[in-house]
Amino acid sequence: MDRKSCTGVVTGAIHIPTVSFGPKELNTTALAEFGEYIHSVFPTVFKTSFVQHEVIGEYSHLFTVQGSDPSLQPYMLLAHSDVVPAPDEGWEVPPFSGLERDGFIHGRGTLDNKNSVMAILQALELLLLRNYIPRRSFFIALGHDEEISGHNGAQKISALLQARGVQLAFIVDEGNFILDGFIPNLKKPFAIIAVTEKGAIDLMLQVNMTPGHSSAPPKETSIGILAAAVSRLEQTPMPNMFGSGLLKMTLQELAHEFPFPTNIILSNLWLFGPLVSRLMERNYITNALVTTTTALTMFNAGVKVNVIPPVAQAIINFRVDPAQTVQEVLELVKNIVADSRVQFHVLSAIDPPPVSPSDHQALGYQLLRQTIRSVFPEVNIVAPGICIGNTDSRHYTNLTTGIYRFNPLYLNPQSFRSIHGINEKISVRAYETQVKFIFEFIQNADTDQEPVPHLHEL
Ligand SMILES: CCCCCCCCCCCCCCCCCC(=O)N[C@@H](Cc1ccccc1)C(=O)O
Ligand SMILES: [Zn+2]
Ligand SMILES: [Zn+2]
Repeated sequence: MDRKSCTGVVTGAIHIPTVSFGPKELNTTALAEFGEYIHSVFPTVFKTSFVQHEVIGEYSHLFTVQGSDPSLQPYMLLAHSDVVPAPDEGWEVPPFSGLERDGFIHGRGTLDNKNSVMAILQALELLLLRNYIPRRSFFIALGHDEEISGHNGAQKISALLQARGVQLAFIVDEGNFILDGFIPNLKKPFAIIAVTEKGAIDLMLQVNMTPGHSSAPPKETSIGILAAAVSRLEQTPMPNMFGSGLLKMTLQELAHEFPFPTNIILSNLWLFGPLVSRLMERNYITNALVTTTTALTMFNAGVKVNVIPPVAQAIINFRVDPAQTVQEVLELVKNIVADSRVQFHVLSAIDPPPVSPSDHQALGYQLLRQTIRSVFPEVNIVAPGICIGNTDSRHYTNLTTGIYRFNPLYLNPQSFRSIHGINEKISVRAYETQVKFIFEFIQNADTDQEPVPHLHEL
């Protein structure tokens, strides 16, 4: 495959608007087209005898790549083909044009997460074209509804594999990146492999009051009561969980990369922990790493200008810190609201998944680390961390204890804001490097323990 067709397959993928709009609103026409598209651009993947392809939940794809050595436990690569909506406003380039300009491919899904879908399949296509036969079996699971919960994609694939008795050595999904420019004073990029992710709660608060004529309003309306309740929640941060462990580990690994005195502060968190945790609260991204976050995302009330509203509803999206549970957060929320007129309806809730191992025996973690060192030799630090978003991998905790969330891409604060925001784009070089990463990763996963030096070169 030449360089042009290498990126051409991504622009074609971005062009198909596989948007997940809401809980049950997906662009099924686009999802079906996407299925045909991957079939047409990766012909070798689909015609190889030891690669089995199944469609699950109508639009998700499960590939089973049968390795030659059944004694090696299989692993799985995850990605998702659906994207969040992208109205044209504010974009430099129309979000579904997939235009390649100035060394970048533009559009919704270029970072989240069609880049991974295409890079995984492209790496496999290239390996198969070179007659590579993997020793270790692996699965590729491409969900179609990650952006609206993964219930029809990831969850069904997970149930199917469980019914087949599959147990996996590890899973690699989207999530963290090689972070660049997120921490003042730290000029060097560092790779964070997320070994857990936050839990999540969608909570609806509702207040019902007797409706009436607005010319003689009661002292309090459903809107006023609800607004006060959600404002109390927004103004009362959840407890800072910095002391609980994982983030401390991440910061200690980063410590020696900082200039004096930050290096000393981060190496002595037993003493400076409270100071560091307070500093982290000041920035909205680092704050998300130390606590359960509260985001007021939807508000609905009122039927007419001159009618006292009978009902007011608000939805709050909490991301639960790995050191807390859904139950603990709900207790705190009830105590903060402290108003019996406010009803609570939990729309969905999931506890944070267990922390995956990152020690020397942790195969998935060590393979990622080894491949990062090889493909990104300029990156000195690879550390375990927390993913602040949720991923399809949360549906697979029944199949393995080793779940790693890592995109082999650089991310800076501006590109972070483009994910679910505007002007999402990936450089051609970054995409090619992602393909190279997966191409090497699959080969590294076939080695018994130590890396072998003579891999196929891209
Ligand atoms: C030690 C200092 C480190 C500095 C930290 C910087 C962290 C920045 C990197 C964060 C990248 C986060 C990307 C998360 C990918 C999540 C994918 C996603 O969007 N998932 C959806 C899933 C979802 C959840 C709930 C309802 C519908 C969909 C999400 O919203 O989380
Ligand atoms: Zn995603
Ligand atoms: Zn997303």
